[in-house]
Amino acid sequence: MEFPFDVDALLPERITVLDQHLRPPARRPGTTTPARVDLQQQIMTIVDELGKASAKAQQLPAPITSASRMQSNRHVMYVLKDTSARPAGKGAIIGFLKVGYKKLFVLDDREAHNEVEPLCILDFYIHESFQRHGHGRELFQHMLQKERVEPYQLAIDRPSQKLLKFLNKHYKLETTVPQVNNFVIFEGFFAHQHRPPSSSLRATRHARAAAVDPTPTAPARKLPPKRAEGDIKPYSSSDREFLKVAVEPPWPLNRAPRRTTPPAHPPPRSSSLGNSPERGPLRPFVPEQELLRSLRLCPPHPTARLLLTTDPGGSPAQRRRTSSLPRSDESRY
Ligand SMILES: CC(=O)SCCNC(=O)CCNC(=O)[C@H](O)C(C)(C)COP(=O)(O)OP(=O)(O)OC[C@H]1O[C@@H](n2cnc3c(N)ncnc32)[C@H](O)[C@@H]1OP(=O)(O)O
Repeated sequence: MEFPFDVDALLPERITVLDQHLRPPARRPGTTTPARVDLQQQIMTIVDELGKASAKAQQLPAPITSASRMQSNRHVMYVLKDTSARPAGKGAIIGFLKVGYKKLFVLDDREAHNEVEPLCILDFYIHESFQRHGHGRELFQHMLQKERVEPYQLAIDRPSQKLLKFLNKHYKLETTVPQVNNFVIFEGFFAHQHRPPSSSLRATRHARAAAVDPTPTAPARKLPPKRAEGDIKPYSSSDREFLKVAVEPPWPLNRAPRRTTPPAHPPPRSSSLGNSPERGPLRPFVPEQELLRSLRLCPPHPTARLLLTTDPGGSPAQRRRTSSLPRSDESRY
């Protein structure tokens, strides 16, 4: 992925780690330094463009990674650049991996609920022209080392088939522990403890907690006693949850089509079983006929009534549509 600015100078390392501050890394000595605000704008452009490309590759209705979402969450993005592109131009970006700690309720193999806070794989993308060349693995390995976490300790937010194959090939992750949310966890998740590294996302919080409680952080701990209402957080919410809102049109467009017979295929289960969950829009749009029927239930706005009386034919497109309606329906206007 190329950009109209010098990516190579902006990101001196092959892999750059970005957090919510989206700070431009220190530049190589000798390189001219534009205003810091311009550099941050360039970082934001890269994050936005990567997010869009990833959403397109996963057929998501909207990006789940953007500069603004990075700034409002405590996520970390590992960005891989193409070091071979330098002589030809301004460098290029190969892909990225976004991770973050999330509080989740997960089921163990006895179907007991466990409150955990694992590192989650939230978004992962390698540019189409670079896929299956080992770049995904390079990025993933770097993240594992930096976060000091083992692959089986991770929770994956709605993995694609490609990612499931990737995890199976490189890390032998195959057997999943079935869940009722969108996260996938693998066998071994509950068997090992994970202490985050001092430089990781949770470092400060963990250090503070360790001073009080010397027991090591476990990836899974049993549910605590019931807490006060105010304490309860929306656990297990996938980073992709907001897409539901993004695709939901306002009333009456959000009315699901009435069905007389059950659908030929049941809707995909929003579970964490081994099969890849549906990644398209979560609710179908109403068909045009249904929409028109809904709109006709509303009394027309005075201006619309005026237009209808002064222009009996309407536009050619309108004429085409209304002429297909049954006469009785048309007469209601
Ligand atoms: C939580 C989430 O982020 S889910 C979304 C994951 N992202 C996507 O699906 C976006 C599109 N895909 C991609 O960007 C990439 O394919 C990634 C990130 C999944 C993997 O990156 P790559 O650089 O291709 O991986 P890398 O080269 O290290 O490993 C290749 C292995 O990944 C898996 N893989 C990669 N592409 C494919 C594919 N098109 N079909 C099936 N398996 C694939 C295979 O196991 C492959 O091994 P193989 O070529 O021997 O079959």
